[in-house]
Amino acid sequence: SLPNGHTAKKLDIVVVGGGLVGSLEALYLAKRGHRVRLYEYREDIRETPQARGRSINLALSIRGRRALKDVGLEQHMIENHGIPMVGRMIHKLDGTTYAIPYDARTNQCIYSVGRNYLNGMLLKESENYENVERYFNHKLIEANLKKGSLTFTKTDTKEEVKVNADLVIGADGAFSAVRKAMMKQPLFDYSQKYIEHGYLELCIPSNANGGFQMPANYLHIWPRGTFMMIALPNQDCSWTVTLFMPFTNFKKLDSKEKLLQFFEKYFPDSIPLIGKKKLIEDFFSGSPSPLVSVKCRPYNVDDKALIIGDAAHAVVPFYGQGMNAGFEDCTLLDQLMQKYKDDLPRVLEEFSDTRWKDTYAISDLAMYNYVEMRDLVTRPSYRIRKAFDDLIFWAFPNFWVPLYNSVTFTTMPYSKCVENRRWQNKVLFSVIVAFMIFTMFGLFYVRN
Ligand SMILES: Cc1cc2nc3c(=O)[nH]c(=O)nc-3n(C[C@H](O)[C@H](O)[C@H](O)COP(=O)(O)OP(=O)(O)OC[C@H]3O[C@@H](n4cnc5c(N)ncnc54)[C@H](O)[C@@H]3O)c2cc1C
Ligand SMILES: COc1ccc2c(c1)CN(c1nc(C(=O)N(C)c3cc(Cl)c(F)cc3C(=O)O)c(Cl)s1)C2
Repeated sequence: SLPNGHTAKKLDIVVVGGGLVGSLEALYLAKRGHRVRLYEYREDIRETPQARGRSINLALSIRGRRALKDVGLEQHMIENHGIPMVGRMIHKLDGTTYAIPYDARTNQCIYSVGRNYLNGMLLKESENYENVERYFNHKLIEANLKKGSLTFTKTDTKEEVKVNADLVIGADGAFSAVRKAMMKQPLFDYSQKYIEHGYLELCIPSNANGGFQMPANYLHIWPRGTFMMIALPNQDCSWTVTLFMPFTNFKKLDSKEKLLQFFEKYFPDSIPLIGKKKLIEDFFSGSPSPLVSVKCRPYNVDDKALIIGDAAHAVVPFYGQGMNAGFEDCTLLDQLMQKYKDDLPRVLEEFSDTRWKDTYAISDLAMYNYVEMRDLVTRPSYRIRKAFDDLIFWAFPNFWVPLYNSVTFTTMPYSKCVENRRWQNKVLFSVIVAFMIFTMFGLFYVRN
């Protein structure tokens, strides 16, 4: 085998899906010297004009940064593109705002990055490897995973293309065709859940002299109980605003007047920022998109196929971890390939056996947040708990890492983050009970 621990055996790998996770995975595999063919349904996003103001963005945190670092792109993304968000900026109904820092102790932050920019960067980087070939406008329609044989149709000419590979990696998103083929395998567990909320993207444009209209280094939230709005900053000083609301509520807003009344009532401070005309245009030009949560396992078929990213674990976005979790899949897969020298049967089996506990955990955490977060940040109990968490975290930083910090600012396995939280809840509960008993005895003693 080669000095750097790579096997002499070079694999012929097909990655289905050239989105964020598929294009990152292609880089990891290329660095290991394998032959990679990346097939993407859509056209090359670097050639499509960026729809103005529709630059959809995402929160990049430590797990995703670690993967970008492995492929040499972290510094570029952090220094040239990502916008640091040091905390949440909560917008109250009366239009006043207050900030809650992510980590007052060490000033850690997360970054807002443009989805298409990041995807384009990953695809561009793959052009530095002559062992990566990119095929756009190719839709996977048939897969015999046991044999590693795939059939694509070219979306422009409709012709069929047959492809064979030693390994097929499905990074084709929440509605994955590779996962669909996997579902025919015996002992394949699968569940999905559409939540009652949909989401719609709006845009807060930059101001007259091209600057930000709101404090730039924050993730802005308008928590309103059963619905909420969230805004992340873009490089062009605009904001991508995402309104999360039950589909039934969206349906009720079926006229300009009703829409404006709704925003006057619930998001008054956002109207001058978005602009009434743009609000009406953007709101009625699209329709709310659904949000699905997918859990499944195992992620492999023998040593022939593997699914990663949203194809393996689509989560609701209420933790900002979907892409970070998919990027973490790629990091862990690479560590296993290094550990077992690309011996696929062992790599894929251990990936499936170990990864599902963590993806199920983050899926449950995101779903819990969905239920809690819309008003969690406004609830006194949340803020008391957070103050308590931050106090103990400050006092014993290596002993008590609050849940949000461990998920977002450490690479602790998601399942371990949840385990910690359970243990912390027990400790907190017993401290409160002890405190109450102590107070009762104290009062009783004083009275007599
Ligand atoms: C509203 C919202 C907000 C979010 N915010 C965040 C955030 O702040 N932070 C975060 O980390 N994550 C966030 N996410 C999650 C994140 O968008 C996903 O986790 C991430 O895009 C998953 O990447 P992926 O490559 O696995 O799948 P996708 O990005 O869906 O890419 C799949 C690719 O496969 C292609 N494809 C699909 N089917 C086929 C086929 N049959 N043949 C060929 N190609 C195919 C698609 O064209 C696509 O390019 C958010 C998601 C939503 C919906
Ligand atoms: C582009 O569309 C979207 C949609 C949702 C999200 C993101 C981008 C990015 N998101 C992040 N969430 C956390 C987090 O840990 N929690 C608990 C939060 C959860 C919610 Cl729902 C929220 F509104 C704030 C926080 C917060 O803490 O700021 C981060 Cl840290 S980043 C959610």
